[in-house]
Amino acid sequence: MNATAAPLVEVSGLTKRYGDTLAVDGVDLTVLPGEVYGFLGPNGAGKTTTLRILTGLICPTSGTVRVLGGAPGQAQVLARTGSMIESPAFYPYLSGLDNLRVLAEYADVPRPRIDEVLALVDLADRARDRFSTYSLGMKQRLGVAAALLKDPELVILDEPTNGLDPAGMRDMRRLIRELGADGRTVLLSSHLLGEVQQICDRVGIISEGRMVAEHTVDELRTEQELVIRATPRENARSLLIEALGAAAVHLYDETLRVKVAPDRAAEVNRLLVDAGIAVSELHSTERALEDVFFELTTTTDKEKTHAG
Ligand SMILES: Nc1ncnc2c1ncn2[C@@H]1O[C@H](COP(=O)(O)OP(=O)(O)OP(=O)(O)O)[C@@H](O)[C@H]1O
Repeated sequence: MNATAAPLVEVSGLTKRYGDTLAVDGVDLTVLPGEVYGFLGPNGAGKTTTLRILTGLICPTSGTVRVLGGAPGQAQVLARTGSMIESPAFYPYLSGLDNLRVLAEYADVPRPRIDEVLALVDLADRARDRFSTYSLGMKQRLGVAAALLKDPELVILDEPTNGLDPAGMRDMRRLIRELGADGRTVLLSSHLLGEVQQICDRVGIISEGRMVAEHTVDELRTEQELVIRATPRENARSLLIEALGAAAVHLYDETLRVKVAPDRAAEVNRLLVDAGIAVSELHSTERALEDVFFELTTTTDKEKTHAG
């Protein structure tokens, strides 16, 4: 990722209204060159609407949007962008290869590039089979192959793992990571926290049309905790509070959770054992993105309640 270079995607104050529904409500979003950016939110949060605007499929109600330095939908922007928005449409009676040939012809893409993208998405062996015989995972991978035909700088993928079985998800995630490692900029949407955690550099969290946070994945889960099972628990708790402060110690599901760096685990263990406390479990854990998401979205709800 290149934090100093101009962003490839710059969105500011974006809104989209469908009748009474405010699908996107003042979204700000920046995607930097070379990063894999995850646009994370539950169903109906406004992800697809935003991505449709970025690819020029629909117009925003208000706000400014720059993609690769131009307006979405401009010919020179489209030429440098590859996208898969919702399920890709292909001719069912044609092979994967022939479907790509049709698209390549239309986009003026040289033939050898078709073989390259088929290899990239691991479909070379099945390229001559009819599209209708493909598994959902293969259909999605062909969608990504189509998005890559023009060798785009920016790849926009809407819920690329949606509906896939675990193996299909794993293949798709690996493919996206490879695209990122190759220096390509990827913007993808997902409703799966674990997924963005695995494949993205940064994540923007959207809830009810509003961006609630934009962070690196690491920033979102930097806080680490020790999980401790000890008897007698109350004695352990008092001792830890005395040593580390009340704010660092809390009870959760019969275990004590202690906010200290993992390299202090041995020291904490010794403290308890020396006081005659039996420690049956002690390990470090990272705060799950689920918790962070819950915290961020409930804060927003509270703010909204106060504002209203
Ligand atoms: N063409 C449309 N006409 C009317 N309402 C729409 C339209 N498209 C989307 N919406 C509404 O806008 C809101 C945001 O939808 P959007 O599809 O962008 O969310 P999403 O985060 O992509 O969710 P999903 O993963 O379910 O597609 C929803 O309330 C949806 O019902």
